[in-house]
Amino acid sequence: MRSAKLFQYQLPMDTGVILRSQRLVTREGWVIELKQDDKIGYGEIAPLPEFSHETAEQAGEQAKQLLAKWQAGEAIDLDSAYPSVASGLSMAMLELNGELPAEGNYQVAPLCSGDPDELVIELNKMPGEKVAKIKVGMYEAVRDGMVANMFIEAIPGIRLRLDANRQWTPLKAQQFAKYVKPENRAGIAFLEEPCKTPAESLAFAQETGINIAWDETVRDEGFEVKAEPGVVAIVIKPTLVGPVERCIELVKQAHEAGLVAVISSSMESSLGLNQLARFAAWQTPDVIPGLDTMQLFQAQLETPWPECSLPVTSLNDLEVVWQS
Ligand SMILES: O=C(O)CCC(=O)c1ccccc1C(=O)O
Ligand SMILES: [Mg+2]
Repeated sequence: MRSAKLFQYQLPMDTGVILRSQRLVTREGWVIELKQDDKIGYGEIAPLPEFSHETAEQAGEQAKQLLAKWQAGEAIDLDSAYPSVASGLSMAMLELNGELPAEGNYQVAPLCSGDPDELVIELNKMPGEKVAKIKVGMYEAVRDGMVANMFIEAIPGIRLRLDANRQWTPLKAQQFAKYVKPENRAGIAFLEEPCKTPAESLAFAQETGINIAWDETVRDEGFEVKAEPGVVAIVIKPTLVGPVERCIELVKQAHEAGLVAVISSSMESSLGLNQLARFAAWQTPDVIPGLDTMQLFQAQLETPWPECSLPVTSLNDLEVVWQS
């Protein structure tokens, strides 16, 4: 016996969360609940504005159709579903089948979204491997270079992850590199997507000796995981990639190519974020995932995130928009 439910959620965001060109005031999405005999599985479907091509409304409509098929025991082609829907549905099936281990990796790479001095204090208190993520490319490249130097000099052993989100022209990227002292470059674990095109980013890595990682490029049509000079990692955002099986395949291919795979958030609620922490502990046990996005919310959903004091909305308080 199978049954399914679709919940709709809206969670308030912290003020000042900007996605590319728009402010994100409310995070909107769906949670699916699958039940079979005495087993249960959850999955979150939350297209990210400016990143996903589908809207929340389109994803919700498709989710209802696919849940009806699942309930009837019909075949579902996840590869032709929207990535956010394929992601949430496949995660729910994984959990239902007992294949998603319970233990999570909650040791995240702190995201510097405000005052760099506060992050320095936090990192100095952090036990074990010190990893932090800083967005660059939003202000002057020179300032970004100075911020990188400051972190590397203030925190012994730091491994910085920088993310330019394809913002720089080759010239701007060069200006950044020029300001990062040569002896500090090894403190940069990687710089995600420095330039507008992958070819420019590859040239940057080879010219500067600064390692890079693919994030947007992983979702480009025809992307293949391969070892290339200067490339050390790929970032996997399951909500944007699609079926969880595809994410597992990407992790496997990355490891075979000698690359690091980093599981990362697309600003899922605490429910989805917890599942990503579990997925990361399972698939990439030696790597700190990029999941420090709970701080961007004003509320949690159902499953609390460790040490997070934000109020928790329960699934029981949400509207069930569809059930079978
Ligand atoms: O990867 C991380 O550490 C945090 C997540 C993150 O940076 C992000 C979250 C949502 C959308 C885009 C991005 C990004 O990598 O630019
Ligand atoms: Mg990125």
